[in-house]
Amino acid sequence: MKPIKAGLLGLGTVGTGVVRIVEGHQEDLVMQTGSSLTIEKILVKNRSKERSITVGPDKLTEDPWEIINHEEIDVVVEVMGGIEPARTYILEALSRGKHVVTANKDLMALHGQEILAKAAENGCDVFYEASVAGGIPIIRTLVEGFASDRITKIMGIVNGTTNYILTKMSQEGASYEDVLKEAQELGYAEADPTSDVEGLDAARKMTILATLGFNVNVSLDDVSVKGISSISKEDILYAKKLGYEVKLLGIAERKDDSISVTVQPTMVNRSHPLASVNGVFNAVYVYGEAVGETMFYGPGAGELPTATSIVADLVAVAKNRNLGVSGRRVFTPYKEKKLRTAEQVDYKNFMLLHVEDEPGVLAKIAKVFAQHEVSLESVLQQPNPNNPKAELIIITHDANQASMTKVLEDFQTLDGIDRVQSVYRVEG
Ligand SMILES: NC(=O)C1=CN([C@@H]2O[C@H](COP(=O)(O)OP(=O)(O)OC[C@H]3O[C@@H](n4cnc5c(N)ncnc54)[C@H](OP(=O)(O)O)[C@@H]3O)[C@@H](O)[C@H]2O)C=CC1
Ligand SMILES: N[C@@H](CC=O)C(=O)O
Ligand code: NA
Repeated sequence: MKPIKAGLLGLGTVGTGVVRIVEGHQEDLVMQTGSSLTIEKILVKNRSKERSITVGPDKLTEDPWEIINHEEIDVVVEVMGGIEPARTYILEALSRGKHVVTANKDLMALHGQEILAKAAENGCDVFYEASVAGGIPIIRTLVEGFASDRITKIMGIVNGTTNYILTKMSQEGASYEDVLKEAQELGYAEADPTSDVEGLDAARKMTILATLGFNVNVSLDDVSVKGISSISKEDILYAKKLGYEVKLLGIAERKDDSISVTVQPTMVNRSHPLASVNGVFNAVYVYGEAVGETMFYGPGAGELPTATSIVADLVAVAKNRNLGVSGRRVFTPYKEKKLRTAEQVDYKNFMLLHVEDEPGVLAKIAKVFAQHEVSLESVLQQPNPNNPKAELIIITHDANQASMTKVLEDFQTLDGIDRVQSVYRVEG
């Protein structure tokens, strides 16, 4: 069979892993596809930068058109990141009949439909397994493995950087800033780590998962997002004491054909499998009406795990080309989008209040919950010798979030409440 020739856009953390795996696993790749896989050219910003792998100097280029216009390149692997110029390069490559493999969730979340349409127009494949949960083959699982089922819930720890930070804060009492720096040095964080810690990276990934899982065209604006930057060590300690772990959880749910997608710090009951997903590991929990509970676990970021997904996509491109079925993998979100806003969703809440330690306060608090029809699962007063106020921990039953907003509004002026320290969604 004809060899498959790839051009790489980017030679950073992920690009370097792709080169290593293509070189290291060549024999198996040939056996699986019937074609050898070669990397012809690699686009970088700076050719003279020192690299951790040896690449022939004639392979590196600073000119993207050397790859996009290259007559022999069959597939362009985009691992440079960002929206532009990556979007333009991908669209130009597709219009020249080149297949595309990308790790770019920013781009797929915002412009996925445009890119997939251009691919269909030109009979090309676009694969993006590495864009969600790095080394976990979750996209293939949703599109192929669950094709026979109706998915009702997807819960994901889909950002490695924040899970690494939360794990180190919980297990070692480490400071937020120190661990973020470590995650950046390990190559887990985005070029601008704000998108990791503020939940945007997870929101982009949840946009992709919800679109594929529910067959609905979910857009990034449909996702309600809160990151981890305001989580205190105290919150994490309280969670632990009560049997929970704090995780940045993406939750996509479908109820009566309307969907909601949220990303927020969540207290996960230690008995739930997502609670023990630590460090840079990711996990995606999928509930299907027929199959019930499933969970997929693995490294969510890092050089070789992410590159594994990219090279698996290259194998898919090679197999399709060799079988003459390129561009036939059609995915069209065929269901009408009916959204429930964050306010319309029901879930359990954890609340930590600092209150006056005097008779009648608890009764007033209970009355506010009752007025807004929020029922309580447990109330606990924690002694804290360093705090003159009483610390009250309340866990609600599933509560409508519009009602919870009203409860919080009333608490702002309620006599006896000093402050609401924190509120978290509770799962498991
Ligand atoms: N890191 C990870 O663990 C994961 C990353 N991803 C995604 O993979 C993609 C790549 O990430 P990562 O490898 O970490 O990124 P890096 O920042 O490590 O690497 C980016 C590479 O692209 C090159 N590059 C960037 N912009 C340009 C440009 N305008 N023109 C030419 N070359 C350019 C850089 O060149 P130079 O080397 O000269 O600076 C560098 O080689 C991103 O979309 C990211 O979100 C997905 C899953 C996991
Ligand atoms: N910055 C991302 C990289 C993978 O997508 C993460 O931390 O998960
Ligand atoms: Na993946």
